[in-house]
Amino acid sequence: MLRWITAGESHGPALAAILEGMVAGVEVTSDDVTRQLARRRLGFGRSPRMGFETDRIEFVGGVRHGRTQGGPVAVQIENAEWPKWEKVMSADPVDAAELDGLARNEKLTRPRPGHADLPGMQKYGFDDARPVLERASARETASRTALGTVARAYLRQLLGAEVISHVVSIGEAQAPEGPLPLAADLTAIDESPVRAFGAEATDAMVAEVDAVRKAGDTVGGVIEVIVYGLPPGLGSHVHWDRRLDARLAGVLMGVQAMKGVEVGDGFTTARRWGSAAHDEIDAGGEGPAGVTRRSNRAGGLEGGITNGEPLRVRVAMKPISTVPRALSTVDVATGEPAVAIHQRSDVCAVPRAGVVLESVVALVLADAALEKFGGDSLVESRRNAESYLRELEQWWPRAR
Ligand SMILES: Cc1cc2nc3c(=O)[nH]c(=O)nc-3n(C[C@H](O)[C@H](O)[C@H](O)COP(=O)(O)O)c2cc1C
Ligand SMILES: C=C(O[C@@H]1CC(C(=O)O)=C[C@@H](OP(=O)(O)O)[C@H]1O)C(=O)O
Repeated sequence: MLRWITAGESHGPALAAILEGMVAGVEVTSDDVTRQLARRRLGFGRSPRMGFETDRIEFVGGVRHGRTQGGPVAVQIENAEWPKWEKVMSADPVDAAELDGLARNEKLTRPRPGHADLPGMQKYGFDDARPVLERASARETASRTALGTVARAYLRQLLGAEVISHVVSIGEAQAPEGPLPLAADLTAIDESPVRAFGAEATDAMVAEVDAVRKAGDTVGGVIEVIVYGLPPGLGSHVHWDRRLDARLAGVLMGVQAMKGVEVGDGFTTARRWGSAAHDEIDAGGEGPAGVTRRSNRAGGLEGGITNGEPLRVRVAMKPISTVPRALSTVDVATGEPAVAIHQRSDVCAVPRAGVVLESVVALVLADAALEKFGGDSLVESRRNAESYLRELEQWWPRAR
C-alpha cells in the first residue's frame, strides 16, 4: 500500500512530504523533482510568487545515489521568502514587541468568499484567517507534485506508462474536441502559455485570461489528464473503495479548487443512449490481449478496472477566490459589512494545476500498480508485471 502525507504552511520555512510504501530501486533524482516543480510554476495568469519562487527541493530520506531504498521517501521544499516571514510564522513564541507594527502580522478578519477563511476560522476557533489560509493554500500542492515525481518514475520504469495533461477550457475559451494529445506532444503543451493543445485554442485562452485580469477578476477552467501505457487490470470491481474511478475522483477532488470530476465522456455519456455510450469490442488488432475497442468513451475504466485504453479524466477548477475586485463579506472583528481581504494571488491557476492533477493521478496509479504487481524492489515488481502481461497475451486464444 502506498501512503502519502504532507505538512507545512504556505509561508513557513519549508514544506515537507513523505511517501511510504514505494519499492526499492526506482530511479529518481532531485533534478527530476525540480523539473516537475518548475512545470507547476508555469502558466499565463499565475501568481507573482511563481515568478520568484525557486522551489529548492531536497530528499531527506528514502533515496540514495539516485534510487529509492524501500524506506519512506521524504522531501523538503524551501520557501524562498522565509526571511520575510520568519517572525510571523515562527514555531517558537515571539516577543509581542517584535511583532508589533509588522504589516504581515495584522489580523486578517475579512474572510474571502470561496476560500477556506470563514469556515476554517469558525471550525478551529481563530479570530484571524492567517492560520487557515496558510494551510489551505495551494502552496501545499508543491509537496504532492514532488511525491508524484517518484510515482511517475515507478509507473514509467515498471510499465512504460506516461501521465500527461492539457487544458480543455479556460472560462468560455475552449479547445476544439479532436484527437487526444499523445505523450510525445507534452513539450508542445508545456510551451503553450496556458498548457493547451493547438495554437488557436491557446490564443483564445490567453485572451480570456488577459480580459479577466484587466477586469480585476479571476477565472477557472477544465483540465484533462491522460495516462498512456496502463495494462488492463489495475483497480477492482469487487469493493467500492477499490474501484479506480472512485479513488481517482477522491484524489482529484482533494486538490484545492477542484469542483468536478468526469471519467471518460462523463456527463456527456449521461445524455447518450446506451448504443452510443459504450465502447464496442472487436477481436484482433493492436489492443492488449488481442481485443480492440472502437472508441474510448469510458476513459479506459470499466467496473473500476483499467481496460487497456488510455485513461482519461477531466477536472473542473473554480475561479480563484481572491478576486482583485474584492467581493463582499463581513469583518469578523466588528460584524460590519466589508470587502474581502486581497493579497497577491493567481488570476488563473488552471495551466499549472494540470501538473498537480497529473501528480495525484500518478500517486493513485502507482498505488494500484503496487497492489497488482507488489514486490519489494522494482525488479520484483517488473517480474510480476511481465508474467501477468505474458499470461494476458495468451488469454484470448485460451478462452476460445
Ligand atoms: C495551483 C493552484 C493555485 C491556486 N492559487 C490560488 C491563489 O493564488 N489564490 C487563491 O485565492 N486561491 C488559489 N487556489 C485555490 C485555493 O487554494 C482554494 O480555493 C482554497 O484552498 C479553498 O478550497 P476549495 O476551493 O477547494 O474549497 C489555487 C489552487 C491551485 C490548485
Ligand atoms: C504559493 C503557491 O500558490 C499560492 C496559492 C495561494 C492559495 O491561496 O491557494 C495563494 C498564493 O500564495 P501567496 O499568497 O504566497 O502568493 C499563491 O501564490 C504555490 O503554488 O506554490
